Amino acid sequence: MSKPAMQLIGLKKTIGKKEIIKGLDFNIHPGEVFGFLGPNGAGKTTTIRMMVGLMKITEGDVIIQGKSIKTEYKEAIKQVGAIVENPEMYPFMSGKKNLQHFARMIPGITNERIEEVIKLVGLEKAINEKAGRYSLGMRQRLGIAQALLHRPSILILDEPTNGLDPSGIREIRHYIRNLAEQENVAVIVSSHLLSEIELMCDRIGIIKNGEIIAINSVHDTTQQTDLKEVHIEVDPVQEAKQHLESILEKEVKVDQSKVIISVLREEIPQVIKSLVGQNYQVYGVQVHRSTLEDKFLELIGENTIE
Ligand SMILES: Nc1ncnc2c1ncn2[C@@H]1O[C@H](COP(=O)(O)OP(=O)(O)OP(=O)(O)O)[C@@H](O)[C@H]1O
Repeated sequence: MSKPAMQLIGLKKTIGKKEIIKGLDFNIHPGEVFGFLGPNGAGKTTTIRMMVGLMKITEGDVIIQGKSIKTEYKEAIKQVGAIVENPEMYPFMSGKKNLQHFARMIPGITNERIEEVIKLVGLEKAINEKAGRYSLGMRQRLGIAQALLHRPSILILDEPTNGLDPSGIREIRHYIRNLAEQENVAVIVSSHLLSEIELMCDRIGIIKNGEIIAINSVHDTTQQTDLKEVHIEVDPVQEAKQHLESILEKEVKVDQSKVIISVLREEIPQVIKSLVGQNYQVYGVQVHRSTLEDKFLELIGENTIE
């Protein structure tokens, strides 16, 4: 596996007596989109602020391309592009003028690089319009272009989908995936809504109360979402449970007069046939989709995350 673009090592933050971040350890790799997911107040912004040197680290470290943000700040931060608060824009200037303005503050940014970042975020058509006329999604993309000017190897976006409509989210998703794939940039996106980031991420780390409680590869978990939760009203229910456990070779739950199983869609007819074949009385079958969202809610142990 490639050398990590960023490493979090026992990262902690204490404010007053409160331990807000309780020791985070994980790596992010070049070309990967990493989702940092958690309910409001979980500690995402605090972690991101430490990653980019905006907040002092209480204990542990953040290593960016081998350089410590604590002891080699200048070298480390060169590798980072970030939008932590709303991107600063001059509304009366065109998108391009905004980029040129920011480029002047960074040594060595050429006009070619400006054109390149405009293409990377798909703003070619609108780049000469005033930024004040941009939609929220376009403003976000201009912010990303700005963060990419100095060719960072890691891009950190705090809640980039916040407030965007579905088409805005789709566009951001498309350009973020492009960046990771074409430029080999490692991207970290934070969010409190799984549905907004699951399609753009390779892995998702779930944070709750300042701790990582799970890191899932989205590709694996998406396969699991093909599993359906099936509720079957059947009599006698306890015997049916035992029968299903023996054929499915896994535990089957019972809820009053129903058994609840988790199977692939194509397995459902077999299961029903088997029950009927064994003379169980089947009164009804309901199929529920088990989504990653359910899994997320289960993991964070709440019914609602907003
Ligand atoms: N300066 C501070 N002093 C005391 N507590 C703080 C301070 N900053 C943040 N916190 C607390 O730390 C916890 C984590 O906050 P943080 O903003 O990092 O969460 P978050 O996951 O980014 O949530 P959100 O999406 O709401 O910003 C919260 O409980 C918050 O109240």
